[in-house]
Amino acid sequence: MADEWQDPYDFAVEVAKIAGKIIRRAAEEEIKVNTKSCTVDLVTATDVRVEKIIIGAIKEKFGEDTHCFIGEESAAAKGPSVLTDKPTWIIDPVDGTTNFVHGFPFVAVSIAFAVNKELEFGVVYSCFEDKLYKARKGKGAYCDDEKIEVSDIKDIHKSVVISEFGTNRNVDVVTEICATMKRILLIPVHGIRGTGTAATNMCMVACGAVEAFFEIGIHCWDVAAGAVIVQEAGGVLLDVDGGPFDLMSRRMMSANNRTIADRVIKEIKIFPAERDDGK
Ligand SMILES: O=P(O)(O)O[C@H]1[C@H](O)[C@@H](O)[C@H](O)[C@@H](O)[C@@H]1O
Ligand SMILES: [Mg+2]
Repeated sequence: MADEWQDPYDFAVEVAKIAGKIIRRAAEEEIKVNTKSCTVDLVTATDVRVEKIIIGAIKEKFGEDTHCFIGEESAAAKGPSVLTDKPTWIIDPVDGTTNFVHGFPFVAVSIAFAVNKELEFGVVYSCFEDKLYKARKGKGAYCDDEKIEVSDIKDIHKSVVISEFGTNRNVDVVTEICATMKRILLIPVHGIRGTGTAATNMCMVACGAVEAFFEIGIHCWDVAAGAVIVQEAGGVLLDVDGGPFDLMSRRMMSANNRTIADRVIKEIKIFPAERDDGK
């Protein structure tokens, strides 16, 4: 049987690189910043423009009506992001918008593709580093065409963990996040890191630079592409309570193996986050 999704996969790689070039160029000009859910949840004219370009290119290539889209910048206008069985592109045009605004050089284009509610592939282009991460279900994960694998560390004391503070500034939430970070530091782990983009963080797990990355409050477009990349690199993808990963739950734990994941999970205090699909 012909490989039905190879063409969309190749196209996603092509489009991510084009988008990254646009982002790099936009970073040299004046950046127009607006806010979304709160004063620290930033969006720029580039986020909106790049999403339109990506979706426009996909529609032109594969037809207007055959594919569905969940895109960060068009999501609010559409209401809850419901994943159906139809081929669906899940797009974060600029993952790491705060980084982009401040010139902190970790910004990624994240493009994932799901069919029958299952992720088929993910592409993450870290555009200032010029590194392209990609994975297709069952076919391994790659960075710039080199196969990548998670680290084999099982001893939590020899691990590095990534987490992020996110954009929620509710005092109780911030207190819980800080307390969780403190508990993880005191395990002790070698260190806690964060690139400011969930997509890139997941690629750090996938290529063995860190052992785990978890976050509560991320959205499906932040983690959909990374989810395929981590799993295809041999890692595990879970809910922050250790249960099965749910793309719409806004909770995600990715790790090199179950031992590391379970140890970090022990220290996580879960706080509520409204689901992406409104359920
Ligand atoms: O909004 P962008 O930059 O697409 O996504 C980021 C979130 O805003 C931030 O809260 C989160 O910590 C980060 O991991 C995510 O990529
Ligand atoms: Mg994002």
